[in-house]
Amino acid sequence: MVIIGLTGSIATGKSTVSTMLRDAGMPIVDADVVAREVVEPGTHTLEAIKLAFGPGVIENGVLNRSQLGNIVFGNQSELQRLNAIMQPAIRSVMADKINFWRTQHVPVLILDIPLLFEREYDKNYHVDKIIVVSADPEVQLARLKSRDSLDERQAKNRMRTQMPIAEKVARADYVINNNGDKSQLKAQVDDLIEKLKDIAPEYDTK
Ligand SMILES: CC(C)(COP(=O)(O)OP(=O)(O)OC[C@H]1O[C@@H](n2cnc3c(N)ncnc32)[C@H](O)[C@@H]1O)[C@@H](O)C(=O)NCCC(=O)NCCS
Ligand SMILES: Nc1ncnc2c1ncn2[C@@H]1O[C@H](COP(=O)(O)OP(=O)(O)OP(=O)(O)O)[C@@H](O)[C@H]1O
Repeated sequence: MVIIGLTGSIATGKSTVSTMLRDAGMPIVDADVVAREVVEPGTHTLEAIKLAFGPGVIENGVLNRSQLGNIVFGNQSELQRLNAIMQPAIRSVMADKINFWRTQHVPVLILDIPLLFEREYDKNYHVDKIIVVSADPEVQLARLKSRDSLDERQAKNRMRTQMPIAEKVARADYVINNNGDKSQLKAQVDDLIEKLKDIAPEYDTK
């Protein structure tokens, strides 16, 4: 199984690319989805968050994500506190999902991980190649504000918590430039799929 890490910075377009790869028949393990699963009602991770940040971040047993986001993005020590609770849970579920796909003998698996470099998933998991979805910071800021209804300060605080996109691009095997429209993005993803067929020949026959 060829393992491809898909990353970028916040709102550069990873999920949009991973949806296109899924549509092309590739299984995806998405760390943002896992990060939601591990805080579902009744989980011990949610209980630990309640103990650390107070009952105000839970509403009717459900995590109030925007409230917790407002606490941690812009406050480094609170973010570290959240990371210390969540990262072990995310890692363990990610590993289970990767093992599941291994048992299915799929030729290629995409790991969509926003913090691939920051959390050193590239070193701790076997990742054969890395795709970075890049966008200029002003494009990224505009898309982030619009998608998550954030003001300038909230959006910039979120962007600051991640490694600059230029550093990620420097470490990529494949770079997708997402400054253009979605059809330009799709054309690049189609080209990339052709390249992936070279390193995962069995994928071609599926
Ligand atoms: C703080 C939370 C509740 C805010 O939820 P919200 O629905 O607003 O954002 P969402 O989870 O969709 O994340 C959006 C993006 O924010 C960025 N982001 C999320 N968590 C972090 C973090 N700890 N550090 C830096 N960037 C982060 C990522 O680019 C992610 O794609 C949530 O982001 C969270 O639980 N974060 C901790 C889990 C984590 O590390 N997730 C990243 C998986 S590698
Ligand atoms: N080429 C594009 N043109 C216009 N809008 C786009 C383009 N690519 C992505 N978007 C929009 O920008 C926003 C961010 O994209 P997306 O959610 O795919 O980013 P992401 O990198 O997965 O973000 P996150 O790190 O927060 O998970 C979304 O609203 C998406 O629909």
